[in-house]
Amino acid sequence: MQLIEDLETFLNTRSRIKEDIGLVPTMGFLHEGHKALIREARKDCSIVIVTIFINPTQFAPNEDLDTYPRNLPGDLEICEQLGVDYVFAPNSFSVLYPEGFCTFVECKIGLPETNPSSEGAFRPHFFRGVATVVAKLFNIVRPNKAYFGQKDAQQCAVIQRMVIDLNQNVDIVVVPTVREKDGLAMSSRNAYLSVEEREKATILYRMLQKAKELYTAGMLDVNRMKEELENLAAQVDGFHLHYVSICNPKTFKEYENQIPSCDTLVCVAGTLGKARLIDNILLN
Ligand SMILES: Nc1ncnc2c1ncn2[C@@H]1O[C@H](COP(=O)(O)OP(=O)(O)OP(=O)(O)O)[C@@H](O)[C@H]1O
Ligand SMILES: CC(C)(CO)[C@@H](O)C(=O)[O-]
Ligand code: BAL
Repeated sequence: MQLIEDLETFLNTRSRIKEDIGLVPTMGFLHEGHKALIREARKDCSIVIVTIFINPTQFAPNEDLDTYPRNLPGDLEICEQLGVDYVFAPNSFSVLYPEGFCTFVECKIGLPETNPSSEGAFRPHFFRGVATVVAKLFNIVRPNKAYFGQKDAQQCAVIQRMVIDLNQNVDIVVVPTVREKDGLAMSSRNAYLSVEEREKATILYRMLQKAKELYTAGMLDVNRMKEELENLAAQVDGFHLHYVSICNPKTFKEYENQIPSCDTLVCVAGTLGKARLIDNILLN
């Protein structure tokens, strides 16, 4: 496995690769969720490239860019064990954002106009940063396939739309969410949780299970379902619910009245202490 930290070396190396490439973009601090993405890529592709880059353009000034968990030596060990061929981990922000950088990619999926309770609405800067850096990584790496986690459902929808709209020749593979035994979705930011908060963090999964239960019992009223889930969240001291959204998994447009018979995604997000957590479930 080779670690590459600058653009010139990466581009030189890339120009010599003729086999098919699977790309796994990450922000590091790798866990079982990331490992599932890497394993899928390893199964499908001759060459696996993992990128590790904490992308500043997707963080708002009040967010955790400076404190985001990091562990490059640990990440390299995991990549080595999983048979990754190259890790591209730019050693400064300027590798991807040189002075004068001012071109961004903006996708309109799930912006507040169509979904006032979504990641796009709560983190208005976010998908512009994500789409921009992923487009850059696609241009630099030129992968055949790229792997993303279902945990970040709206991110998957944005990237799937972006490759269509910008004619990027990359197959997007969405990998199911990997969970802890008690249902909590694995996430680098789980590292922020205290022991007490960690116990409470199952609330997101419990809300999603409740949604499934209510739907199976015949509840089709969007607002009643939201209310039930919000009531459950309110029982957990210290959990600040940001939203419950019941929407289309591709367009992220919110359903307003009735849950349709297919294409229904329930997304939840909230904070516990310093950790902002998200999760989702497909109802039908
Ligand atoms: N539990 C998980 N199951 C499957 N994929 C995951 C999981 N957690 C993260 N991923 C995916 O791994 C990729 C890299 O994500 P990232 O490095 O931001 O980790 P993260 O755990 O999502 O971090 P954060 O705590 O910032 O949300 C993304 O495509 C993301 O969806
Ligand atoms: C896709 C990504 C690596 C872009 O920075 C990031 O948003 C993530 O880790 O999910
Ligand atoms: N996995 C999403 C990255 C972020 O929240 O910034």
